[in-house]
Order: sequence, then C-alpha cells, then structure tokens
Amino acid sequence: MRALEDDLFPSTPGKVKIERAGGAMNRQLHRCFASTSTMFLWALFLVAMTASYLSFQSFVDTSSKYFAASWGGLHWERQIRASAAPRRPPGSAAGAGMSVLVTGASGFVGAHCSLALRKRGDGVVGIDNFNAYYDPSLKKARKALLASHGVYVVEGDINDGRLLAKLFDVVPFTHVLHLAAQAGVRYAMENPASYVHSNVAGLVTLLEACKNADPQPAVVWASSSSVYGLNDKVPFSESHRTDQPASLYAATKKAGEEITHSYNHIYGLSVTGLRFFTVYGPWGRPDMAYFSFTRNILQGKPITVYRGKNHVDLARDFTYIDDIVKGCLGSLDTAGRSTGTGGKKRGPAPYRIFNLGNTSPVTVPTLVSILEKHLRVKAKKHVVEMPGNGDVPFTHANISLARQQLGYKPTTNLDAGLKKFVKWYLSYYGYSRGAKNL
Ligand SMILES: O=C(O)[C@H]1O[C@H](OP(=O)(O)OP(=O)(O)OC[C@H]2O[C@@H](n3ccc(=O)[nH]c3=O)[C@H](O)[C@@H]2O)[C@H](O)[C@@H](O)[C@@H]1O
Repeated sequence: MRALEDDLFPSTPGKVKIERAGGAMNRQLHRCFASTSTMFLWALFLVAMTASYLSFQSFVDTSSKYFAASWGGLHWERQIRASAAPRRPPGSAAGAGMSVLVTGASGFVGAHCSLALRKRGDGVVGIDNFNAYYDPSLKKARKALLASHGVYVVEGDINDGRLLAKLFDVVPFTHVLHLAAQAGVRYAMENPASYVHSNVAGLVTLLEACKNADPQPAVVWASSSSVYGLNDKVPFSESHRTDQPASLYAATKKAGEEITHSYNHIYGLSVTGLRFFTVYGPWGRPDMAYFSFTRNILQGKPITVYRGKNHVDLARDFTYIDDIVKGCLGSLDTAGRSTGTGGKKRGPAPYRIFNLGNTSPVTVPTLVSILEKHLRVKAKKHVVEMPGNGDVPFTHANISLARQQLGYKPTTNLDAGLKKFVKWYLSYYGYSRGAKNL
C-alpha cells in the first residue's frame, strides 16, 4: 500500500512516467512536481545547513567553555604570574629563586615537591589533568592544600600544546619539574593507550614547548626504577642494562629516557631523569600496595600478597616521599642551563640520570607486618603466585651517583615512613574522629 508521502513526493520512476504521458495537464503536473522537488531539495539543504551550524556552534561553545573555564584571560594570567614569582628574600644565600612549572602538581610527588619549592621561596605553577585513574577528590584536596600556600594549579593536559605555549608566554620558567604521567605497573595491561598518551605523546608535547620557549627551561622529570626490568645485577646502577622492560609502563618510561636524550642532543635542553623507587608516604597514591593494603586492613577485607617463583618473597626498595622531594629539589638546584634558542643549540647541555631509592629493600610480607603494627589490626592475607602482569621480583637502588652529585641521602626507613603514612591516613579519612568514611 502506498503511503501519502509517496504521492506527494514521487520517486524517480513516477516522474519518468509523467514525462512520457505528455499533455497540458501533465506539463502542469510536471511543473508542480518539479517545483515540489526543488522545494524539497531546498528544504533538505536548509536542514543540512542548520544542522551543521548547530553542531559547529556546539563545538565552539564546548571548546570556548573549556578554555574559558580552565585557562586564559587577564585574571588567569595574573594568577599564573603571582604563583610563578619567587619570594626569596633579596640577597638570599640561595640566590634569586627559580620559577618552576610542575606537571602533575596535584599528584603525589608533584604536590609534595610544589609545596617544598614554595616553602623555600621558589615560584611554582602547577598543571594537572585530574584524571580518574584514582579518586580525583584526593587530587582536588592536594590542589586545595597547594592553593592555601599560594601555588596555583592549572587544570589542563600536557598534550595541550596551546596551553603549554601560553604558559611559557606568560612566564619565563627557569625549570620544569615533569611528574605528570600514567603511573602503575599492572594497570598497563588494562589501559595501554593511556600510557602512550601521557608518557610518550604528552612528554613530546611538553618537550616541544620547552624547546620553543625562550629562554629554554632546564627539565627534571620522573623516570622509574621499573626501567631495570629483567636486570638481575644488584644493586641497580645507572650503568646497568635497561633494555629489557617487563611491562608497557616500564617501556614508556624507558622511551622517555631516549626521547629526552634526543631533545638534549638536538635542541640543547638540559635534562635530568630520576628513577624513583616505589615512593610512599602521606598524601600517597591509592593504587599502590601500601595504600590499598591499609584501606583493606581497616575495612576488614582481605589483601592479596604476591609471591615470586619458588616461594620467594617479592621485595621493593620503598623510598619515603621526603627523601624523594630532597632528590628532586637537589636535581633542580644542580641542573645546568639549557643552551638552545630558536630551535638550535649553542653548545652541549647536561643530560643526567639518577637512581632515587632507599638502598634497603624490604619484602612485601614485612611491609604488611609493619602496617599491622601501626594500624593495630591483623591483615587477612591471601598469598598468591605473582601473576605475569609486568611485576618484577625485587628492586634495589645503588644511589652513589645521586649522593655524589645531588647530595642525596635518604634518612627515613620503612617503619618510620609507614608510621607517618598511617597517621596521615587515619586523620585524612576521619578514623581518628571515628567516622570511618572510606
Ligand atoms: O619503582 C617504581 O618506579 C614504581 O613503583 C611502583 O610500582 P611497584 O613497585 O609495583 O609498587 P606497588 O604497586 O605498590 O607494589 C609493591 C609491591 O607489592 C606487590 N603487590 C602489589 C599489589 C597487590 O595487591 N599485592 C602485592 O603483593 C607488588 O607485586 C610489588 O612487589 C609504582 O606504582 C610505579 O608507578 C613506580 O614507577
């Protein structure tokens, strides 16, 4: 059965039939149909134009909303300049002070370093994308803490080259402390693309901005102990093999070391890569074992403890956050200048790599018993063989190079560090007030 619309808007065969029939009546009809189809085409054209206009408008709205809300404008620039201004007393022995762009400033290490820099009088501007890899409310709380000390954190991604260029336009940063990354060894099997996005593409976007900046900043950035991968010579020294990564995470960090080397070589960027060894402490990362174990133990939930082959316990060179902060600030203080300008280097610039570890590995079961002691709760342990998910059986740092060149000297052992972590945890999550709001 033909529908009403079929009669009003005949198909092409119908139109042919009318032409064949001839006659005034048919010509009339033809004109009528011709004008109807022209109207139809015009209507279609108008609908298409309106649709594309509307979608363009919504694109413009969304992006301008994003940019207007996140960055740009005179007020924003004033905030950036104020945050970036060093506040060391004139004539201070430590010099005039640095202006540091800290990426991942609302992350664990980023927040601690930003605060330490600010406290000693350096200028700091943060950038963080507040992604949901772990509870963003913890990142917002760190941001609020930084704001209360006069450190402004821009909400944005290191893949946003326009934003980075704008930041360098507003402030001649002397240093970049690049800590933004997709962290976590095992999560790389779930979301490999996020590692490439942040640790490779994001890194290159950032280095491009640094290379284009005038003056070029010195770059200090977070590599990882995981680059040692299957290396079994202990303790791990910077000269050991790092070409056998055990996870995609490790591979992207190793790629970062090679990528930064090329920017150092071609453009004269001063680069210092820091291989962090399992950093822990207050305001830490909820995805890490010491943190999630604490949460589960307090909630009476079981914890999974991985064990290596032949029932050998896994071990880590757990490093306390305050020691890592000292290593980062020592690296910034000793970083030589970048030598490039206008995309060309004028001479060689420093390229350095340091282990920042604790030099005393502790097994995972020992970590658990220290937590039990400080929490005064017994853990429900579920011991399983380490799955093939990128983990390495142990890490152990040789820190001679960092000691020699940065004056790096870790002073907090795991027991003392976890005591501080537990104190913070209980207070942050309201345990001391009996709220248990986890
Ligand atoms: O040193 C580093 O560079 C890396 O340190 C940590 O990686 P990882 O040492 O694996 O730290 P955790 O995830 O806290 O694991 C610590 C130990 O606990 C074990 N573990 C972890 C989780 C779990 O449920 N059970 C368990 O026994 C792991 O196998 C590992 O031996 C960080 O998560 C990485 O981002 C960082 O780059």
